[in-house]
Amino acid sequence: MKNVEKYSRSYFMPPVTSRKWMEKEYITEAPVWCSVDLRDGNQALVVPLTLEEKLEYFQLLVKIGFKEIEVGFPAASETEYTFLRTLIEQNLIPDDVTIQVLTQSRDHIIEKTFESLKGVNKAIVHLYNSTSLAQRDQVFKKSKEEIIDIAVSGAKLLQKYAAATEGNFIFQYSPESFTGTELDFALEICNRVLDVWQPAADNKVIINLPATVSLSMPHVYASQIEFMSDHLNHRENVILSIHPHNDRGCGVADAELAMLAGGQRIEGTLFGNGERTGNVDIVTLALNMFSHGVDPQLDFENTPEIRAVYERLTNMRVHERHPYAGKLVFTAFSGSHQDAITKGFKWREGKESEHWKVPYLVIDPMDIGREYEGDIIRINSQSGKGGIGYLLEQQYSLDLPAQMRESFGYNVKNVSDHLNKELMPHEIYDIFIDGYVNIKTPVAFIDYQFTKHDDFQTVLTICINDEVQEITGVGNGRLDAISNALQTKLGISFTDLVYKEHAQEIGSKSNAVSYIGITDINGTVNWGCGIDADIMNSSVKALFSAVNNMITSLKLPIQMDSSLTTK
Ligand SMILES: CC(=O)SCCNC(=O)CCNC(=O)[C@H](O)C(C)(C)COP(=O)(O)OP(=O)(O)OC[C@H]1O[C@@H](n2cnc3c(N)ncnc32)[C@H](O)[C@@H]1OP(=O)(O)O
Ligand SMILES: CC(C)C(=O)C(=O)O
Ligand SMILES: [Mg+2]
Repeated sequence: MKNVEKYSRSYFMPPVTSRKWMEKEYITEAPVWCSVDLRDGNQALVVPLTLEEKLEYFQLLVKIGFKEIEVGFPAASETEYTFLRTLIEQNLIPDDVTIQVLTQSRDHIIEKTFESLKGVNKAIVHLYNSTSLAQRDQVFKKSKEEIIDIAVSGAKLLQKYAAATEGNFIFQYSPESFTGTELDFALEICNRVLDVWQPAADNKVIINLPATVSLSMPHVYASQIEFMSDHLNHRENVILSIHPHNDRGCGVADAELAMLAGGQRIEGTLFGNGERTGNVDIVTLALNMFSHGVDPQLDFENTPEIRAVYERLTNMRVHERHPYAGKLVFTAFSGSHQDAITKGFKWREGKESEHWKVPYLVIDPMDIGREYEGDIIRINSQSGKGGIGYLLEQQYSLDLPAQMRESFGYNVKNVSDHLNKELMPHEIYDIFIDGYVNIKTPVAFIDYQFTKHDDFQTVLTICINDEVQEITGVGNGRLDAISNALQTKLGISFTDLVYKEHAQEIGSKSNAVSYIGITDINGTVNWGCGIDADIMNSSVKALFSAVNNMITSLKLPIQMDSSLTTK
């Protein structure tokens, strides 16, 4: 590409790296989750949330189970200020939830922040200033020591205003733009703030290391976090927090590796909303843990509802391919995937206590409020017999014989291919009913009678071209007698009867369903299905359907035997 020479890596590796995080295989327990939806998400919306919308969003976050929620930057705007006051004055903050507010390191802003917190029971006050080389040079035009002064003076101001305000306050410091900061400097500024705050076991402090702009691959961020975790003063009394953004599409990977590297707390948003490409997506992070059998301590058992509220309030859309929450992420269109999933479901029957291992489905969609119907198997021209058969079975209680599934599968595929569209379950059902069930042309079944001596003898009443006829046949069984009557009297021939039957329960109705396959003179199997309250009738109707399909596909002239009697 043109202009590539314009760019170079602008992050810093730690002076020493131990990469202990590489030895760890997975995350063993949930971090402390802090939602920053109401700040980061809100400040990045085209139209920021109204007071009422913020209240509804706050309640959603509480319901999901967040115990720490950043409610905004109260000194920044009237809405944010009023929102915080409303939460406090209307007593809307549950006892087990700590709210968090953000402030720059400036006296009047800190003062206003504490003013907005009056009457709060407990709050995290989050102080930040930018520390990166780029911001020091271009924005603040200050030396390292002057930047440290901003942080240290802010840290002292937090102590001063906290002492003068009733309530319990937890302090948090972020070296904003950490990922563009030399690591020894990031460490120094955090330690200088910690030395002011003197954290203790009963007064822990949060150090938050944001990937304000993500600049490196995730393993670099992990090494940066590990370096800080290993070298921070008062480490045992510091809660190490991480705050990834998604500029390189690595927000989740950054967070996961950073947790292995010592991160104990995550700041992020639902569905990764937030500035530019967004913050780290907490839904994905939490459900990634869940898929490893680790309880994320957040309730995403109804993701469709959470997604709906989120979309309505933010006016943003959760992408169809979004992990776990996207509309299409559990859906298999392609034949081999559908086949494997349906076999996986069958395999699990009776083994529900075993760990989830269904191919292609990372977790059981039902666990997060998704539905099998309409969510998992959808049919288009890429689909195969497995998925199509599965849909008929699940939604219409029609369990086709394996060979018939194949033939019907190709039939459905062709229809979808020619229409160039997805087929809904009811359309697939209609194709099945129209093509295979109780087919009456050219030969309609009307009635039968049997007598049994050594063999079965039948007198079969049929109708061809509006003419009702009686024909007779003999066979080992009833169906055999009917089959022989049709072949000898209509001048057609077929072999190898494939037969299957089952009961069909739909609502309060119960029917018998029979499937019959007959092989014609070219070796092709022709299929038919009969559905009737009576099992013998369903078998006979299935045979007539198969025979009719064979006559139609071979364009056979029906030769009436001279011995036919007209009724
Ligand atoms: C990565 C993040 O998400 S950071 C958080 C971003 N969120 C927000 O900024 C919330 C919305 N912000 C606002 O509404 C406004 O910025 C306010 C009300 C907070 C402050 O507004 P203003 O006083 O008009 O100033 P503004 O934000 O432009 O600040 C610029 C000045 O503050 C200084 N400054 C910026 N950030 C900080 C900081 N964290 N600590 C101390 N000083 C800071 C700048 O160096 C600049 O100084 P200068 O006047 O000497 O040039
Ligand atoms: C305020 C800080 C923590 C922030 O949001 C960021 O750096 O992304
Ligand atoms: Mg941020």
